[in-house]
Amino acid sequence: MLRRLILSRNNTFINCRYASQSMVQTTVDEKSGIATVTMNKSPVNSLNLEFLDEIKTELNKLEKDKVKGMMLTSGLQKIFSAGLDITEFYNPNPDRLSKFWSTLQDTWLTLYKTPFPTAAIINGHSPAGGCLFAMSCDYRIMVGPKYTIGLNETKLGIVAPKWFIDTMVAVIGQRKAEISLTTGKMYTTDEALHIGLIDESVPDVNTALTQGNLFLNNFQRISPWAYKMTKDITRQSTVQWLIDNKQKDLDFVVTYLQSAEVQKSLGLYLQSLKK
Ligand SMILES: CCCCCCCCCCC/C=C/C(=O)SCCNC(=O)CCNC(=O)[C@H](O)C(C)(C)COP(=O)(O)OP(=O)(O)OC[C@H]1O[C@@H](n2cnc3c(N)ncnc32)[C@H](O)[C@@H]1OP(=O)(O)O
Repeated sequence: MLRRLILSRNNTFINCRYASQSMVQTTVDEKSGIATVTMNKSPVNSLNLEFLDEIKTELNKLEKDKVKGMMLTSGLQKIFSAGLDITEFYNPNPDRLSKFWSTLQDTWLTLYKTPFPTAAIINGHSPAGGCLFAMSCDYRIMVGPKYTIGLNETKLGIVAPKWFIDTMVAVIGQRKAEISLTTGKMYTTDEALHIGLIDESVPDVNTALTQGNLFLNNFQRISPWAYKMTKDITRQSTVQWLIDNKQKDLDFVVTYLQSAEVQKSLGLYLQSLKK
């Protein structure tokens, strides 16, 4: 791992951590202590085992470094994240599939429980797992109007796990989540703002980053302990369910994903993507 100081747009030094061939780049503004984590896995930031592992490792590092906040964004032109890498569960190797799913569980727990405030800068399409990661941040700013966001699992012929569903319910409420999930609806930026799936819609990435910094800087005036306790209490039931049911969730998903019916749906969906 290499480190270097670079000068930011507002002339403060940024501590930049990068590794060769890294899929995740992080800069930390030395003045504000706010980190920007950029997902950079071409072509669509699909979340495979290695990518998830890198994201989890990075979040743990930020916690250790006691950053004051984090913005999660994408380095790709028009995609925040295409969600889980479908090739991890189409014709899967069962051992790798287990490893993949438990890494997803752990990465999500790490992101959902961060002791520092987080903002998703959604600068591109954000289906399924991409939407899950955005919803797991404390605040969402989406660059409009061209992109879409939502949990579209039913469109793939699969079912979003309970903790995906609970995360969405926590953001938009039971009724809207039920409609969104059953229909697999992908919302435009305006629609997402209207139902509360995102908090702000902005015209460009620079404005999104400025607004993200503004949101995170609010917490300079809040006790970190009070922040963390409040977040833990608010998110407790969703987090605790997964902690208590990790193995059950894993066993179920591994079996379910390998069933002939699900494999057939996934094959057709992948084919449609290639077209
Ligand atoms: C009772 C309880 C039961 C619980 C059971 C649980 C079961 C498990 C649940 C699993 C939950 C799943 C969550 C997910 O996240 S699934 C992934 C969903 N994602 C999508 O549907 C997105 C699909 N992609 C797109 O819509 C577009 O690609 C996108 C808008 C993101 C970008 O469009 P663009 O035109 O720019 O790019 P292309 O479509 O040409 O794509 C480029 C190449 O990338 C490949 N691709 C795209 N998305 C994925 C993906 N998610 N995984 C793997 N590969 C992907 C695409 O095929 C192209 O490949 P080629 O270049 O080879 O053609």
